[in-house]
Amino acid sequence: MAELLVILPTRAAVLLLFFATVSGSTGPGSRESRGSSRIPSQFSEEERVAMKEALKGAIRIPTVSFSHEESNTTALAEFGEYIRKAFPTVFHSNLIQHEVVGKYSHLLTVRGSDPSLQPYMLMAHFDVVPASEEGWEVPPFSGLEQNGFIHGRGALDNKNSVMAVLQALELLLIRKYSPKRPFFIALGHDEEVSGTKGAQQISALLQTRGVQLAFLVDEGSFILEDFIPNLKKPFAMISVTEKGALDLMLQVNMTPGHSSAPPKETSIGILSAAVSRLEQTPMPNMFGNGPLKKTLKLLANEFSFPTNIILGNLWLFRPIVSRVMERNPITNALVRTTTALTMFNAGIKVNVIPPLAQATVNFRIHPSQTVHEVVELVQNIVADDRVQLHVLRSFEPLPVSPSDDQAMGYQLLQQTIQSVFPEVKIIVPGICIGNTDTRHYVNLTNGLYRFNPVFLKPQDFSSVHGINEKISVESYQNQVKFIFELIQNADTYSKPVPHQHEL
Ligand SMILES: CCCCCCCC/C=C\CCCCCCCC(=O)N[C@@H](CCCCN)C(=O)O
Ligand SMILES: [Zn+2]
Ligand SMILES: [Zn+2]
Repeated sequence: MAELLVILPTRAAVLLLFFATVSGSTGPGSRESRGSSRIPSQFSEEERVAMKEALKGAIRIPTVSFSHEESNTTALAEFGEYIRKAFPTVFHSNLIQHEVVGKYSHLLTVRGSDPSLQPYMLMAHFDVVPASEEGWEVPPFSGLEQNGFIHGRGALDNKNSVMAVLQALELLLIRKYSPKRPFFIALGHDEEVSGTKGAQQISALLQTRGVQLAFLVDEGSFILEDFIPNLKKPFAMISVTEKGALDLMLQVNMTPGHSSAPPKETSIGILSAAVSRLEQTPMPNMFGNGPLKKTLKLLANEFSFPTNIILGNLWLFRPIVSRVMERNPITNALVRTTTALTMFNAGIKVNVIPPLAQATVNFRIHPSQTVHEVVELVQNIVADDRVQLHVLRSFEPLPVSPSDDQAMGYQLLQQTIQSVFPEVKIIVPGICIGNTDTRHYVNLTNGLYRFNPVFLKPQDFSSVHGINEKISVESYQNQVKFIFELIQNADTYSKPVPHQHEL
């Protein structure tokens, strides 16, 4: 009886439900919440062609970030001109204020008719990592369409998002859409080299204006397919946190001399042994901490026996699961701070004992660790005073954003995934193993979500920063549709009625 009482709604809850239903705002998932003025996400053939052509044009502009000091600034400026021409309605709308920040990044402020609604932000970046033509099926900056795919650097990371956001807004404005909820669009020009000139400046500007965001959505995760053996169904992973990072330079100095009478150890030998120890001694497995437990719990039901039982009972099977996850580089990255030896420089001439050897190691820090803890672990593993450690760059893992049924950003993404991709039945919170510009916005919101509404297979993941990056025309059009729906869903969101747990 007591149990029955718990699930019976209180009078107050019944009243709440009633008013919510008659006023047409029962929560994000309901039909009623959509209101009568909703604009259907249907696009003409002409519009579909225009969409893909606009993306191809964007890919053709080589907006490469080479390093913190060097980027193709001519291309970055050209990109600014390009989006103004490609989306004339957006850039001429009196609902929208457009500002160029940090010389090349773009901030669009979209006015809402109900200023009592807290704004949100859609983010993306249009700089790309370098790409030489070697190994590519088509030149990386050609934007060529072949077999239904648009090829080129930035097709997935992340010109697709820049163009999809602007394209969706353009199409909405053409249909006389006027948002209720204000929002921002932030398009960064230096994400690939840290975002300090773009995203960080935009964030500072918004902070001086006293802006607080309900949530933001950036790149960083996808609808994943074939990432987990025996899980054939695709699942959408909305990343609610992001690993930290540490670039550590290890250096050994020795007195140079003639190679005909070498010392017992050279700077190269000492440094090689140190970095080898680092590679051979993985950072501790942190499985069991952070949002991964929830991810696996939600995924558990999708597996057949015995995997469902194992994943559903991590209190018992944690050691097995954590060991299995270590075996694959991607799942390994989810359970620990990773150690990647990425640069090694030493030696000046074949017959000279090298005075200096330097190596750079890129650590991606698990959300349950700190930069300081990782530096201490490195010192203990290297355990050689001749090896100096220099922190080149570092930042802590990002806070975990809410993914419960009161988390507006998460709920809106979930609702929009369900309506645009009805075949995707599984939606889970996750950890972003790469870094995004979201870290520059932690002072503006606790709702930081990373999600690209695009299907991704392991081979597509390898193309990001690799070769033959591409997106299917259909995927891109669905991405536009997704943003088109998301913007409208944000207008009609109201908090779901909380579950009643006690009378
Ligand atoms: C049990 C679940 C299995 C989940 C598998 C996860 C698969 C991972 C899929 C997608 C992750 C994509 C991450 C893409 C975001 C990366 C963006 C990026 O490249 N950022 C750069 C920023 C560099 C900033 C300068 N330091 C980076 O991280 O290097
Ligand atoms: Zn990116
Ligand atoms: Zn990238």
